[in-house]
Amino acid sequence: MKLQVAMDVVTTDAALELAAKVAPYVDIIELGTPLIKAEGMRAVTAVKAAHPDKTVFADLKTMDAGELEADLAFTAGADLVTVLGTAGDSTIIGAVAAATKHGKGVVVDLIGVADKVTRAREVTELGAVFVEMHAGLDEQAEPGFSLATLLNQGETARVPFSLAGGVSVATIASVQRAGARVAVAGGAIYGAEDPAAAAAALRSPSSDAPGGPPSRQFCLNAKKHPRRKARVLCRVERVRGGQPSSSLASWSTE
Ligand SMILES: O=C(CO)[C@H](O)[C@H](O)COP(=O)(O)O
Repeated sequence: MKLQVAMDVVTTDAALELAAKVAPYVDIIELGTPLIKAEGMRAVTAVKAAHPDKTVFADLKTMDAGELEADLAFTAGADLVTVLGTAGDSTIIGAVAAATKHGKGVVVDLIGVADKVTRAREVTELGAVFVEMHAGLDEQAEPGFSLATLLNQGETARVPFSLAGGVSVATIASVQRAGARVAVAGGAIYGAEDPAAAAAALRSPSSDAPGGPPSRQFCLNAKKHPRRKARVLCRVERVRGGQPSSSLASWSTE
């Protein structure tokens, strides 16, 4: 499982400062929607220039003009952009077209989607690299909010997903057990007194970090997996106590 820091700060300087502290512990650096609204695509370019080895994620939350907005962010240096799951299929298809042109990817954010399982499957068919099972900051503040529903929806959908909704040290193990490809943490990192230490603590010992448990890889060719033509798919299974943990398995192109 990869770790994504969500930088919900509002200046490029603050983002660069935070990214410099946490980069050694994260795989994906997200420019939060407020940052992009405040600073524009220049912030994306600045973060990618400072961290060319990291996946830079522009949380555009696009609702319309999918191809145009995604193209702007990819041209600025983003590797992944978000489109809302509540957007029409044509918006998602447009963003995917821009991603294909740039050799990048689209993540569909399911914030506010009532039936996340069904929409997750639909947008994966449209070409999303993964979906984000997401409870936003306002939803997290509502009485009775619990991450459990999101975890269950991720597990049930059986498509690649990230999970965001106030992920913390207390909950990250459950995110991994649910089979998330990426755990997203914002407030737990940028709100900590020591963001680097907070990111290091979230970097689970069983994640992709060196020192994690042993793994074994299985590959299927296109003949054995006819729905995914012309691609070789591989799955890495982490081995715990001599037994592969299937809930940690994820498919990816080799
Ligand atoms: O996209 C977002 C809000 O819409 C946040 O970046 C996302 O929810 C992660 O932050 P946190 O871990 O604080 O929930």
